[in-house]
Amino acid sequence: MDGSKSRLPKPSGIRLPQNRPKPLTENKANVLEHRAITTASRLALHRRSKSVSDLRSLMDRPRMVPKINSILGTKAAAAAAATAAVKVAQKRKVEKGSDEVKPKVMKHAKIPDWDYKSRFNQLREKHTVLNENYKKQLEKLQDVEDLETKYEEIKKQHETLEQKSVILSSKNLDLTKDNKLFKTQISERLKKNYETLKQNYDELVEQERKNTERIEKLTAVNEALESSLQDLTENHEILTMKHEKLTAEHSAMRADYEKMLVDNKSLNDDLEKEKEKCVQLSDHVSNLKKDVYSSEILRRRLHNTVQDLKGNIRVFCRVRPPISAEEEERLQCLINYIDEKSFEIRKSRESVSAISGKPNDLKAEFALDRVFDPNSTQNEVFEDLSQLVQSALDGYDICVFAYGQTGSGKTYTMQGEPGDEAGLIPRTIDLIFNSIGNLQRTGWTYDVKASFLEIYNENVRDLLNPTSGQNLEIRYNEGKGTTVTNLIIQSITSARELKTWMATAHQNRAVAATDFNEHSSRSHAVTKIYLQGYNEDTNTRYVGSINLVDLAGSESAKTSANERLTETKSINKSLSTLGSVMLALYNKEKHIPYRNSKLTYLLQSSLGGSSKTLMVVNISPFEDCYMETINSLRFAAKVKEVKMVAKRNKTNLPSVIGKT
Ligand SMILES: Nc1ncnc2c1ncn2[C@@H]1O[C@H](COP(=O)(O)OP(=O)(O)OP(=O)(O)O)[C@@H](O)[C@H]1O
Repeated sequence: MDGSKSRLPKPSGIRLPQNRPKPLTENKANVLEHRAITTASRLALHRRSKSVSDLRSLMDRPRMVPKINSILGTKAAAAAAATAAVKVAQKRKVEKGSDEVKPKVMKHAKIPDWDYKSRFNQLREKHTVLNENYKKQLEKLQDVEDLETKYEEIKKQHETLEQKSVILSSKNLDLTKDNKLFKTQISERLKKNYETLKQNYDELVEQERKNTERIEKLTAVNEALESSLQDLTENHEILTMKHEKLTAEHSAMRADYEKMLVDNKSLNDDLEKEKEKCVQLSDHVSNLKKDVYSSEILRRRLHNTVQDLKGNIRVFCRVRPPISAEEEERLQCLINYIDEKSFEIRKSRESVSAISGKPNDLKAEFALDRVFDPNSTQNEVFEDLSQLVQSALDGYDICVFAYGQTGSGKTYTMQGEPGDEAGLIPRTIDLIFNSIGNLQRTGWTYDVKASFLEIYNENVRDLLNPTSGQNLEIRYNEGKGTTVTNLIIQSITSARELKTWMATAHQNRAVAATDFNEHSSRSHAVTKIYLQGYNEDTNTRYVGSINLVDLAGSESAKTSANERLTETKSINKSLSTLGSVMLALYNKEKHIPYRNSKLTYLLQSSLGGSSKTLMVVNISPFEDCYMETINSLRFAAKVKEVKMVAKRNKTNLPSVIGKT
């Protein structure tokens, strides 16, 4: 609805008075109207000149209404007149615009003035006609009045509608604003909803993609599961069959079990009896153990007495065989093995002295503790040492030297080769762990450790840690014996482990040297095994050790090349000091020159009175080695003469392992 107020058209030609009279009742109005018309008629009659048509024309003009009013003298008359005028005007208007038939007034022949009666009748007819017209007009007027009322009502309705329109306009404005706001909000909300929906849509698309992938995977899994289900079904069938078989077996076993229960009962009875016997036997065993222990003590004592009787420094000689066709070609000394301990050695041909012209006496005879000819096996050489290994387990310090010129077989004797050719060191290791196993049965437990070092050019090097660069110093302490600072002393639990460490040491010795054969023949290699035994039953502890020394070649400086002179001097120094020490011990001198070389200082405990020493002097059989052979044998003979009294390191207190 637009804002312009629509107005209803007012009836044209009607001018309503400003102060409208109060509405009259119908009867009163009729009376008044009738009176007005009558008055008007009278007036017309009175003036004579005025006809009804004049009155009509008078009334037709609204401005004449007040005049009529004044004539009538009452407001009611005026109102009636006005109403009549309005009705007339309306009638005229209607007459103008329509073909409505006007009430017909009878036209009469002119009546003479004196004929009042006719005139009266005529007038009465006219009056009757007019009265009818009047009534009709009244009806029409009533209609008009009704129209007015309707107009008022419509106007009121119009105003009400206008007010409503205004309210509605304002509401419309508010609603427009609200609508705009609502539109904006809705738009934003829709936008947000759209974005959310879009996001949801994207997520759903992504979800769908993932779901598709999952479905594909699940389909694959499902297929795999179906196939495994098939397998499982087959397995299940097999298992069911097995289960049935096992159930049958179980039943059979149950029957056996029942039977065994019965047997078990009788066995339990037997067991009780056996237990009683066991207790008796246990007592017997503990008595036997005591006997074994005392026998063990006796055995050890006897064993070591025998060893003492054999001499605490034993010297063996081993002659190596030629090992190649080339060596077979070389001239060999003639060796006459007189018995197990003595032999003669001479050059193959007699030479004549250039000075005296007499034949040189190139024959020499030596008596040592044992002589091994070239056919002797590694096991035969080890046999005697094995007795000393037992002594080491009984708490003695043992020292084994391999002495001899380069190539005479020292390393072969000490290390040997794998298998039957194994030398003294691997055989010693095996024997130690076998003996430990046997001794465990009589209540002994042993703690075994090992160290590996070499002395080269009067420097000590740890073969388990050759690149450490740490200074290894030899220290001697009267109570603890000899120790080497920073030396690795490795704990060992088995023969195999000890051999592995030995191989590592050998490898490290080889890696450090540019020419291993040269290097090994010019350095002393010392393998030391530390043994600590403990018997819990008797609270007895023994601490022993075995030094296994592969000495450098003993050839003299005269036979060495010039460039090797320094090395040879170092070697000679240690070996000649070894000789001096042996001589001093032989002469029972007060001062023994152990400190004159690293080797003798290191082996002080072993060379001194408290150790059992075995020296294997290796000699080459070749004639060109004769002089070196004789020197070695002379040194061996001197050593053999040294007498020592070995002491056992027995203690009931924990001992310090690691002393050298
Ligand atoms: N009794 C033996 N039976 C068989 N072969 C031996 C025997 N003794 C030594 N040999 C062999 O002789 C060679 C030299 O021996 P070996 O290397 O042990 O001498 P070495 O005295 O240790 O020498 P070096 O001082 O240079 O170390 C080696 O090939 C070794 O296998």
